[in-house]
Order: sequence, then C-alpha cells, then structure tokens
Amino acid sequence: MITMDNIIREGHPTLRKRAEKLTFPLSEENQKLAHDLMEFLENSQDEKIAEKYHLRAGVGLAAPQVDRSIRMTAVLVPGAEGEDPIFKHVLVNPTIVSESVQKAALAEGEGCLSVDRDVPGYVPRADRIKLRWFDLDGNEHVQRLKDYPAIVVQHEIDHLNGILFFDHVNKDNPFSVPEGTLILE
Ligand SMILES: O=CN(O)C[C@@H](CC1CCCC1)C(=O)N1NCCC[C@H]1C(=O)Nc1ccccn1
Ligand code: NI
Repeated sequence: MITMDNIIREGHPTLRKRAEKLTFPLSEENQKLAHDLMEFLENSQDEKIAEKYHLRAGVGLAAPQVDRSIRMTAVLVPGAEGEDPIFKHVLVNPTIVSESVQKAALAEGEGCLSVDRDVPGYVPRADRIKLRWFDLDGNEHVQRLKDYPAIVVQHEIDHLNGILFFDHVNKDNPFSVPEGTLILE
C-alpha cells in the first residue's frame, strides 16, 4: 500500500518533469499502480485507516507524486456522508478538451501532499472544464466538470506537467485574482 513515505516532496526533480503518455494495454505494473493510487485516497479518507497509517486525507494523487513519471492520476471527490463519491476515477492520459474563460479559486487556497508548507493565496483555475481521459481498459471517456471537482482535476493534471499549485499564486498579491473569478467556499 502507498503511505506518506512513498510520496515525494517539493524539491524532488520528478515533480517538475512532464510525465510520459501511456499506451494500452497497460503493463501489470501500471495496473497495480492505478489500484494503489486509488487505494491510497480511499484509505486516506477513512479516519481509522488514516490514523493508523498516518495518512494525510487527499482527494487526488498523481503518479509523479510517488515518483512514477507517467500520465496517470487517481481522483476521489467524496459525496456527502454515506453518499456516493461525486467523482471517482483513475484517469489515464487525461486532457482538458476545453475550459471556461471564467475562473474559480478555492476560498481556502490549495495545498498539496507533496508540499510540506502552507502557501497562502488564491489559485485561479478554469471554473468549468471538458475532460477527456482513458480508463484502465483503454476506453475513452469525456465529461464536463465544474467548481470543486474541476479544480481537483486541474490540480492533478498540473502534476503530470510538472506544475505545482503555488505556481499559479500571484507573487505580488497572493489574494488577487483575475476579474470575475469565482471564489469557491
Ligand atoms: O495532487 C494531489 N494532492 O496534492 C492532494 C491534494 C489535492 C487537492 C488540493 C486542492 C485541490 C486538489 C489534497 O487532497 N489535499 N491537499 C493538501 C492537504 C489537504 C488535501 C485535501 O484537500 N484533502 C481533502 C479535501 C476534501 C476532502 C478530503 N480530503
Ligand atoms: Ni498535489
């Protein structure tokens, strides 16, 4: 199982690399990685398991964060207590087909399991995206996402391109955002 010890931190060169596209069929190794990435998110969102293994709760984990420079990320956006997740997929070779001009930013700012420091400030991202990805069997999917799920997916796809959330924070005024940016509570 993946634990925090497997997650590389800011300063590790892999976090700044462009990850390699995958071809199908996926290798056994990459099929196992897909499972392990999603398992980490499930474990991290289970209070008992997270406490037992000292896991930071996460809604996304990209392969580069465990030092595997390939275009694969797991996303697990939970629904309300006892409800189905809002978005639960392992995305292979994800692409943003189109995105809204309108931006959105999380009111709390962002963090990252690979960044062991707080970086205050808004992270402006597209509020709505049209996402295209492949599942583990190589089937293509296309889905429109908005608000929080869209923010999460953009944070993860950034990892596949060597981008970290604080790259988007305005250096002069971290809490300034482009005109019309939605601040998501
Ligand atoms: O690349 C992936 N990462 O770095 C894990 C990040 C991804 C999110 C950060 C902002 C958008 C995507 C992550 O999940 N976090 N960032 C650091 C600590 C908090 C944690 C988090 O937001 N946890 C959470 C939120 C709601 C419900 C359950 N858990
Ligand atoms: Ni991250």
